[in-house]
Amino acid sequence: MPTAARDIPQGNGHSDSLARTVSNSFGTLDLSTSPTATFHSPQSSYGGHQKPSTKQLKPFQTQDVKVLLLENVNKTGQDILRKQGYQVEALKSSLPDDQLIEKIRDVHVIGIRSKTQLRANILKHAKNLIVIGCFCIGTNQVDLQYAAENGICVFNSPFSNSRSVAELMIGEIITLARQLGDRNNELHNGVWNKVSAGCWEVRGKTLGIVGYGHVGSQLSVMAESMGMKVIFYDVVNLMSMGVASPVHTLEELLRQADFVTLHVPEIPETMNMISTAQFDQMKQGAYLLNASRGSVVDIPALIKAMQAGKLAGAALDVYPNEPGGNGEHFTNNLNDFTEDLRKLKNILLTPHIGGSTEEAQSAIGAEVADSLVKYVNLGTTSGAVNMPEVTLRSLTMDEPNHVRVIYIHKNVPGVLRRVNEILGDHNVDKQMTDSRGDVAYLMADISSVNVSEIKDLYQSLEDLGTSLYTGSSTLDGVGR
Ligand SMILES: NC(=O)C1=CN([C@@H]2O[C@H](COP(=O)(O)OP(=O)(O)OC[C@H]3O[C@@H](n4cnc5c(N)ncnc54)[C@H](O)[C@@H]3O)[C@@H](O)[C@H]2O)C=CC1
Ligand SMILES: O=C(O)C(=O)COP(=O)(O)O
Repeated sequence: MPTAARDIPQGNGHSDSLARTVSNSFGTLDLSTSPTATFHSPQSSYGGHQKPSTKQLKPFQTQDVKVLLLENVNKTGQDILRKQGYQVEALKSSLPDDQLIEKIRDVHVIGIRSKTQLRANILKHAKNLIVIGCFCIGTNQVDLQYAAENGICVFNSPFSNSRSVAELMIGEIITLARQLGDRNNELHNGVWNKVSAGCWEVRGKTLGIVGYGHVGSQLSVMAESMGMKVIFYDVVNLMSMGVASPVHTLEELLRQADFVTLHVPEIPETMNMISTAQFDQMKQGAYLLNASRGSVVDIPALIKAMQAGKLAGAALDVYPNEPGGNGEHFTNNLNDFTEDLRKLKNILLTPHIGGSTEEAQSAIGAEVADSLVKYVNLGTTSGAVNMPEVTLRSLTMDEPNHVRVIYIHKNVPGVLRRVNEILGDHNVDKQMTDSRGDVAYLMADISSVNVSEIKDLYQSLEDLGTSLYTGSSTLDGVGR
């Protein structure tokens, strides 16, 4: 594929057809038209990283945009992307690193879920990548900083599966309290075992929620409606739902709760946040539920607490290492404690299905795919998790000779002045810039630009060179 600057189409005919292509291809998005888009990353160095060569995206025809979707991204999302005319390859599983590296070399857009790890060792091969869509809530699987420093925008879906996770937790709380998993297994094996010892109502019991965000707060409301007393612990001060009470420390929560449920993100502070010391602080016969990330619980310590009878039950939906796709085995090959875990009584082991409902997956598919389309076609970063959020009213067919410039750059003094000196040769109709840490994002719509001048514009922006971050992208559009 030719570089951005070289591939600028000449003449009105092409621009007309381009504008129509993009305009007509917006399906679920209410965009009257869109600029043609050219993302482009000038060479520069950042923090010693090997800089990817110039990104080569030329969606003057949206058919040029290559999209790789992994981990069975919902059809709703796939359809939105296909409707744009993008080339979409959708796979049901994640990929081993070597295959991922091969595939990621070419694509402009990648969509993943919680399994695929996009760290610097993978992203450094992604020479054309401009955007990552996490079709899930968590973004811990992506090196967000590295992505930003390389001009790669990252989107997720912040709450579309929260309700599904919270409902699963309600189901599991009752299932654990009544030992339903064991009774169900026994009867499937032909064993009648009618017991009441160690089986409880949940009414009047205390639920301790660790992490009172989207999932935790939904769960709070539902648990109270079942007559549970809810306490929660969060590192930020949050409004209580219903009559739930905040506690000041994790230890306070662990000492009071009959059921402890974890809904924190995977960050350094939450790694193994529940380990031997925390199990010791829990009530005798309490239950632990984890649907956050596998690294949050020290699972060998959990196994010991279960074997010692300290805990009456547990539910795990997430594990430090998870299989790449359906049909793969859940054995000690993945985590060396797996066999011991599988032998425990009253433990619910689910294959990371907290967010796996038709409703959640369809909503996530639509939300993330829409974000990707708006970014690829318009440069809009609203909702991005690693970039400043920048948007402008989109160009319309009524605005001829306009170009949208997207310039992601190192947030250092003087860059904007120099960029505006370059843009100032034209009429800057509207402009927005914002920064997030070391990365700044500029969007400008300039008019009275001849198609033939765009190449020089790119070159001038690229020539700012060393003052830019590794990733610097421009998007320009010509609507005639
Ligand atoms: N099992 C599954 O399928 C799913 C798992 N998840 C996981 O659940 C996590 C939570 O999801 P949401 O509620 O949507 O996230 P959220 O971001 O809305 O809430 C997380 C809460 O945890 C709090 N927190 C952070 N560090 C903490 C700490 N050290 N101690 C106590 N609280 C802390 C935050 O302040 C925030 O209020 C996600 O990050 C994701 O990893 C999310 C959806 C589906
Ligand atoms: O949304 C999340 O963070 C989840 O953990 C769900 O992940 P999944 O889409 O099922 O791989």
